[in-house]
Amino acid sequence: MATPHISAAPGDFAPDVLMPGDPRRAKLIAETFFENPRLVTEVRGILGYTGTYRGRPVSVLASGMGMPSFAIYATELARHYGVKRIIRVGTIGAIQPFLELGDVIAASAAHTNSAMTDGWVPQVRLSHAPSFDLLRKAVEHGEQTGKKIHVGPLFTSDSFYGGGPDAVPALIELGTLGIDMEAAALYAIARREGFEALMLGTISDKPGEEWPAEKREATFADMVSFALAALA
Ligand SMILES: O=P(O)(O)O[C@H]1O[C@H](CO)[C@@H](O)[C@H]1O
Ligand SMILES: O=c1cc[nH]c(=O)[nH]1
Repeated sequence: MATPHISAAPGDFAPDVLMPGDPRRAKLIAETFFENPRLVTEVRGILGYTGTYRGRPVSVLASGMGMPSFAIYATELARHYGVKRIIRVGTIGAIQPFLELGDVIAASAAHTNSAMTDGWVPQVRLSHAPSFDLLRKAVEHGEQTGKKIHVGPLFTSDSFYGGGPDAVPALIELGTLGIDMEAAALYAIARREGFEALMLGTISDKPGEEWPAEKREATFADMVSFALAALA
């Protein structure tokens, strides 16, 4: 049965789903990597496709931006469509100076200033961490192909434009690689709903340098190859 936010029929999604924020990146991923992609949902312009990759069923569904939007789609995929593994394929703002535009990151943890999971366990601040198996397979893909992947913590921010005390200097000091807006929700919802999760991202901007929207939409091949290898 369709959900309030997804019009796909039961069985329309594969157990493995890639999730970019941007609906047009979802379309490009399906058209570039999938065999026989078909559109399975487009409620609110949030595009979802299912096809195969090297014969295995796989889907892609956009999430929109921010933890609340991501959490809606990830929860509905798990509860209504039986999804077992989700890899977010996002863009990231680098905060460590050694990172370059286009570098691929796997988030070994996601710090956040969101209150989304406050109160899930009274008096406990939860750690938001990936599936070890998916992370290990992504790293192994880098070792086998020679493609670089940085592994470390991200900061999942509730805002794109700041608006409070600047946390970035202390986050840099603590070894945080970059900033996104959904990874902590992915990891938290995965633990609650019982699916495996990994956050992969491509660096789209760093202080003084940024990609335009078209480049952010289209530059994803390395990141998606890591994601598909982790799901193999
Ligand atoms: O490119 P996506 O996957 O949307 O990811 C990043 O880009 C958006 C902000 O521009 C946020 O969603 C952030 O997490
Ligand atoms: O959340 C994000 C994503 C990309 N770049 C940023 O600066 N922030």
